[in-house]
Amino acid sequence: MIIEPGELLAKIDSPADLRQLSEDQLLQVCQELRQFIIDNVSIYGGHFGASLGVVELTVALHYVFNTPYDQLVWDVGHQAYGHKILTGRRDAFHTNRKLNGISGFPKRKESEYDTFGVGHSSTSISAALGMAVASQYKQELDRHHIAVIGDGSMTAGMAFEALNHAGATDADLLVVLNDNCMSIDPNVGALKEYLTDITTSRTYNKVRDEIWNILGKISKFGPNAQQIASKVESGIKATLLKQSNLFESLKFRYFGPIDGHDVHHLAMVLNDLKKIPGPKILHCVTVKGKGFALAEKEQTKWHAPGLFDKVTGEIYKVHHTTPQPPKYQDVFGHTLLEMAEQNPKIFGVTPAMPSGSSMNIMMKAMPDRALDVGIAEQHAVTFSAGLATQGLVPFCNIYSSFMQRGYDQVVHDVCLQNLHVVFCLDRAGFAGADGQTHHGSYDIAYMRCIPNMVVSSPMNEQELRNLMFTASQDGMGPFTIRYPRGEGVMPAWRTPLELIEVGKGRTIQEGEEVAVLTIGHIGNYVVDVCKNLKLDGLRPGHFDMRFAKPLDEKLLHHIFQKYDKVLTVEDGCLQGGFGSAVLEFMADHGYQAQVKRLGIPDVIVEHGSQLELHRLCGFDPEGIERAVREMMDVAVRV
Ligand SMILES: Cc1ncc(C[n+]2csc(CCOP(=O)(O)OP(=O)(O)O)c2C)c(N)n1
Ligand SMILES: CC(=O)[C@@H](O)[C@H](O)COP(=O)(O)O
Ligand SMILES: [Mg+2]
Repeated sequence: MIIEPGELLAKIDSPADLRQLSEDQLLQVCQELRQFIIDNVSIYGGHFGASLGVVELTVALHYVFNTPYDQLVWDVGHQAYGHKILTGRRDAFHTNRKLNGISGFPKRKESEYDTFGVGHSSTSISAALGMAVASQYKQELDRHHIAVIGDGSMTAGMAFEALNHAGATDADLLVVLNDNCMSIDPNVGALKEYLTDITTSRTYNKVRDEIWNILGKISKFGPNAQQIASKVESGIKATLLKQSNLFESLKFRYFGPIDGHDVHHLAMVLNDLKKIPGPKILHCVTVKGKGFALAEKEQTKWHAPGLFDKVTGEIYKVHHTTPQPPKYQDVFGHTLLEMAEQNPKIFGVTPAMPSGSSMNIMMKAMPDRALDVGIAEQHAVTFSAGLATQGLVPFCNIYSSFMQRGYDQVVHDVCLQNLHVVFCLDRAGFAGADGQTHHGSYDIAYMRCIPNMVVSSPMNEQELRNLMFTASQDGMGPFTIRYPRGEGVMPAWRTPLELIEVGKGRTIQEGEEVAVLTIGHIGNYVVDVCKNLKLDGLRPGHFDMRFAKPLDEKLLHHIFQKYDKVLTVEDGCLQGGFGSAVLEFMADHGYQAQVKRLGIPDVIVEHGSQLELHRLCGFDPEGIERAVREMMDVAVRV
């Protein structure tokens, strides 16, 4: 079903069309845009609250600035649906996040209005500054550069690195801080307190508009007058705010806070800011989920709610008559709490993903021992290392793709010092609809090359619990446990906690001719494949290796001695991954066998459902069965 846009929105094929409208019509554009997002996301899914919260900002930015010549960079990009709809993708919006459809995040190859590919947070200020400095170099002095960043994304080190750099330049950079007091979960940290302090300082707010008016008038008298005005403004701000202004201290001109839902005021302010040179920040206060009452009320739930009834607000759930397997993240969350109740050394650390990782289970029960440190993966890793130096056992849970940001910390702060930090990498393998920025493709490769690191992956809930239990034992060092987005396979998952010998694989079935070696949840596909093959009297061996490092060498010797053909299957990159480790073992020990590896090839894989992407890469059940049959030289059944 294609959603019909409202009357004005239907005529906006690009921001140039928007700019033809009178300012009086902007309110209607905002209403129609908001409705179009609600209509589409309710039936096609995707991120929700964040885009609703920036409708007015999106309209005002494209109305005032000459995009795409003026360069607009969205941070994370989960809030950029309105931007996509106004920039030529209205009629394709129903394909959002679907296989071969448009991406859920800005992407350079999708549109000239998407100035920078995003998905991971806190990159916008750096990228926009790079563009601004390039414009200066190219003498494009009329070009504006705008980074729109949320208060959550502002908590990351990268954002501060960029502010620090930008403040020492005279680049034309406008940072729009979209402050809604939320990350996915409620935002955390001292910066949040600081922003609230500015937002609620009554005295400051009272005189703010007057300062603004004076500045507007003075700036007409040239650069010197501006300098004087700027000093006056800073002085007043510093005395009126409890602390001196953080952004002003970093040599940004700070404006705001203003109501980010007043499109007319926004347009006016942005127009004024266009005339002010150098780095400046506009602090906008918005409500995540604005315009959809339930989303305003329960902002975490409506960050990305899944499909829902837009009238009743009911979020659709599939109802089952039999018990279903839990999500891996929930097994993690409950198991961590269960272990922490027994072991006082255990701590939980999450960089801004309490709900997504289910760390919130322990945070609720033990608020002092499970901590959200903000969108700060690098800090989360080194903070965990610090805990470990004191004999604690931190479970640092980071989505596989976000862990890429903390890599030096894993090497330098954890592995070189052989510290006992347990990394639980959720969303390992294909993330699905979030696409290329979120796939957890590389972790086996990037973790297994570091000395001291153990790399493991459970095939089911019981293995996840046992690996967590094993990893928590005294005497362990750095330990990675990777598992995918979604459900496992065991409805009755609360099995007793048991130790697993580190580096020990598991024989699922012995067979003939072909040995299939799997790591992690993807092994369940092979279980199904083996059942299918059995119908034709075919019986490959199947081994759940569990560890990519250390490898189960005893089991591998057995496999290479018994089988001529080896198939490896992993939901991870082929370059340097689990299959590569098996090939290294084969070469190092002088075995000769026909080896085929299935996994994520050396290309960027876009968005789609996890199964669609497995199929695309040839390691869905059919692809695996085909590979086994080819290796056995047996025709594929039709
Ligand atoms: C490096 C990184 N870590 C974590 C995430 C997951 N994530 C996506 S949006 C988000 C919250 C962002 O908060 P904010 O910037 O304030 O935007 P809002 O959703 O409030 O509009 C988080 C934690 C991410 N995309 N990138
Ligand atoms: C934009 C972003 O990075 C998150 O919202 C991410 O989409 C969450 O992914 P999950 O839905 O897998 O928790
Ligand atoms: Mg926010």
